[in-house]
Amino acid sequence: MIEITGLTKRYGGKAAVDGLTFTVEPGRVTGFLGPNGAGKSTTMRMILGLDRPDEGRVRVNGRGYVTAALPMREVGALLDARALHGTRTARNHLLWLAHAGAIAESRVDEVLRQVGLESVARKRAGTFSLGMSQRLGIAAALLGDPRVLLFDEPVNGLDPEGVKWIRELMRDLAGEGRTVLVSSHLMSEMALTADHLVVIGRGRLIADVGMTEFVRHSSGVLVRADDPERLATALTAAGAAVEPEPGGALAVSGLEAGAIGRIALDAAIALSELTPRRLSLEEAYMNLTRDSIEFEAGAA
Ligand SMILES: Nc1ncnc2c1ncn2[C@@H]1O[C@H](COP(=O)(O)OP(=O)(O)OP(=O)(O)O)[C@@H](O)[C@H]1O
Repeated sequence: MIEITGLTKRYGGKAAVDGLTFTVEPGRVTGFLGPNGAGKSTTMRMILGLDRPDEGRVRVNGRGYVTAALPMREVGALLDARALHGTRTARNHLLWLAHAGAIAESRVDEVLRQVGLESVARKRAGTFSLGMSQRLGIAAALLGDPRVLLFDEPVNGLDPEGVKWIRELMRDLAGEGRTVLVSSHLMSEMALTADHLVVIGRGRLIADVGMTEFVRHSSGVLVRADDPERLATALTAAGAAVEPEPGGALAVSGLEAGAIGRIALDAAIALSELTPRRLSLEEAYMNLTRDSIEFEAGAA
């Protein structure tokens, strides 16, 4: 489990991470989403003790990661797949890490097999494609058989087969009861992988929500009524979320069209439109993060 409380990191005068609080539970894949520059990598570096928070704290399995006696057995991480000595072979790179982390050499061949790099184990890592480097980075993360795993944008540069492989690996790792946090700036990637979503923008928490709930909230009903204000009050009282739309319509989520129709009937409000609509997950995510996009293409 990873517990993050009031985490803040400033560079110059600017907060890259701003009062973040959330928990990453074991046994499920948690997608860590946010637009470019949202603060995902900075948060991951602080979880690993590679950056020091200005405020707040991180606890991994109940304690500060930097205080762990054998950190590679506690947490495995893929931050930057290219961050390795290109002149070492894949196997020697992992052997070197195993020695540094007091991990049995036999694990090296096990993880090479697990990530499908056995046949190139004696090739120099510097000659690897990005996809192969990602696999080697994942092998390094798995080396200590840790209970907690962090992957920063692991599918960048992978072909569809590699993407599918990573997705299945993460699901398997979570299925074994491990804590898995994986960052991405694309909702489409997370839709098939994550059980839970933590969404941030400009360093702040935007949503901490189960995937099923996120999907439920991304669908809604468009309603036009002769008395939208009174209908909005009645629907809100029934537990729906109601947002005004341009032209006097209401966007309603949390209630099915049939239930909305009955509430309108009971309140003697005439409806001129009742249209169920379903946003794609990508659209729902864009709506959530619209206000926190740092760099946006100007309108043509
Ligand atoms: N070492 C640093 N020095 C100064 N600013 C930094 C440093 N590291 C990160 N930042 C700034 O902090 C903010 C958050 O960056 P971070 O890399 O954590 O975002 P991210 O969500 O991982 O983005 P991306 O998806 O682009 O990798 C950005 O505005 C970035 O420019």
